[in-house]
Amino acid sequence: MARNDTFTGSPRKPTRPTRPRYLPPHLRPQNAGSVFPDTDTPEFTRSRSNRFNSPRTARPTGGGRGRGRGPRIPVTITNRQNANWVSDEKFDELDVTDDSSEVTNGINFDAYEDIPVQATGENIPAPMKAFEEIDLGDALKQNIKRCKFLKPTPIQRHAIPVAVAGRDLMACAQTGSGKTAAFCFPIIRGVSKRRFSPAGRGGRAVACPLALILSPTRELSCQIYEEAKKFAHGTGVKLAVAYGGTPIAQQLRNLEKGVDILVATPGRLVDMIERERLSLRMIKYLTLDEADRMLDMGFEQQIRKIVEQMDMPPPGRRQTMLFSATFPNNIQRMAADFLSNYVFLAVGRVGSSTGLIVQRVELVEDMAKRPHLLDLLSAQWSNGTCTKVHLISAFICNAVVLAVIEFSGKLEHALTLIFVETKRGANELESWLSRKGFPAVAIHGDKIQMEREQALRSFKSGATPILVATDVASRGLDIPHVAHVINFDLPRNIDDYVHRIGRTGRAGKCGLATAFFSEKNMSLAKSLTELMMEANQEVPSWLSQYADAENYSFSGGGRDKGRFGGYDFRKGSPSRSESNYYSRGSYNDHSPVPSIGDYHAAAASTSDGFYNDHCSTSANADYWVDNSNASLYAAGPHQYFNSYETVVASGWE
Ligand SMILES: Nc1ncnc2c1ncn2[C@@H]1O[C@H](COP(=O)(O)OP(=O)(O)OP(=O)(O)O)[C@@H](O)[C@H]1O
Repeated sequence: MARNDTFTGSPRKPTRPTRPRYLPPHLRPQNAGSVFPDTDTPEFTRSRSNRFNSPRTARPTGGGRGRGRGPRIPVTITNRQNANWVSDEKFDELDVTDDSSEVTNGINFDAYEDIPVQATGENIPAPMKAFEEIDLGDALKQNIKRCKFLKPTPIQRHAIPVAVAGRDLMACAQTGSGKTAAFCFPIIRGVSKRRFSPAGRGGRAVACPLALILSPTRELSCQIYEEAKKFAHGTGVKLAVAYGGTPIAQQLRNLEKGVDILVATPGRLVDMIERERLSLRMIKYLTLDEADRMLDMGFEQQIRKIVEQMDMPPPGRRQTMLFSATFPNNIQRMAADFLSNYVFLAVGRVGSSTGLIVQRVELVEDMAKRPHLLDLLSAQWSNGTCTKVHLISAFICNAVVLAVIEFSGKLEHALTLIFVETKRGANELESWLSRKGFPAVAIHGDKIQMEREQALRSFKSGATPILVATDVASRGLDIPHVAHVINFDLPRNIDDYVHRIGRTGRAGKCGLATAFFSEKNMSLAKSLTELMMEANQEVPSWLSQYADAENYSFSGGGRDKGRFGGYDFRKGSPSRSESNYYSRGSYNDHSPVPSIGDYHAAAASTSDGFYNDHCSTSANADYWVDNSNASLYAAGPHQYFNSYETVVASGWE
């Protein structure tokens, strides 16, 4: 069905006659010529020569926060008064989405079996095969069952025993692979065993949680809090969440009721500590989710302040766990300051994307991005990857659409997430899409928190099936049914790209990621090519050419060795190696191990979920080969220069 009929019901101009009809990449015949400009044209040659002259984005400095401090009487809040605390909410009232049931009912978690794992450190506890093997306590085990987590994902299999043994941990695992539960379960178990609480008194009080989980955005903190709450149900463990953009009073009142596990964004946390309403002196468990982000330029100062300059016990007297899908070496080095005798765990390749995501890159000039997007969305529509809810939205505009709902059985709740570079760009694209009949909503750091939450709710529910976002939505958010991530503007570094596309292809599902590559993105050509090759994705020849040109410009710098390696910067030999862990594997491909060099040749395909037969996913092409070669992939401290180009964090929280 044509876009015009679908969304607005109003007559529209036909597609410009000069442009060939758009065919999305996954529908094109294998050797079809590009409908986009030839990269050898003078325009492209000219723009390529200027590609290194573009100004870098200035790094914002960490912002201070206003606070109304008055005299406080420090009093320790305790949970003794809550010793027999029972959750007010019944489990069924908690936000247990049916997504988890889909995961276990419809998704083959066995597909995760062969994912390569690297563990380094001393005396590494053996991985578990089932949740039952570890003493997690009856209530938590019950909750795990209720959430239909029938078996642990690889990161959970390896990280939970390490964490339960009390060891510090630096863990890297691909997006959507279950890291949240991997740190939540041991914390809930540990806290429920330790709960004690010095007596609380009336009046102003200082809350002393036992565990602190820090994350970079408000939305992610809320999500972790909700997830942890489900699993803490009936354990007696009290949780609270603290994040900026909302009045602090209610959050302080919640702290006063007693808190064992606090999930927080750094800014609001510092505010609470400086108001003397919160103390970290009792912290036994510290987790940094999206740890590389938290230690990157935007947050590092604040994190150091929290972890090193307030009253938190030092490494060794607390257990520290760092989690992310990406972990550049320079950040690993920095992170080591926070850890004591830690285990390094890499499940899959550090910084790699999951093979569950089909990645496409389109060469699009900046001026052509909008019409191109419109074509893409229209094609998506006519290909049946729109949502039912989308259709219902469309129906509101146009009664004709109802017929489609009735005869189309394959339409599912597919959502599209579009990333742009700037907040203004997000607003503009949101209104433009809406004007064109595509219901869209935007989220970025300049929106007030209520708007951000509303936008996310509307997107999640499918009421507005397109979300236009800045990087504020790039990390951690677990939104079911995101079938397509479009990088309308590519990010400045490859790690951000990995996190962005990781909003789809989660928990064993397939996803599609389309990137609009323009001349501004030349510096990303090499790392993008490498990433796509590692994930056995089809790399367009023009992109390879740009990547080669980039290599040449950097005097043969070649690949950032180690950038994608599952590599512990301490370079110690793994003390545990499981033969198949160092072999090639992926969530979807159990085929034999290829040799180094032909890793991109083999591709397996699977079809599942949203994209029907187009969802061809491929092997991860891990080629660690063996431990002795690990150093091959070691990066020097400065090789990961891109991390310093990141558009950083002001407004991220
Ligand atoms: N063992 C399990 N069984 C079934 N579902 C699971 C299991 N572990 C996690 N999940 C589900 O998988 C989804 C992704 O998990 P999660 O958000 O923790 O991923 P992540 O690794 O933290 O991703 P990101 O890197 O994007 O932050 C969630 O919906 C979660 O409920």
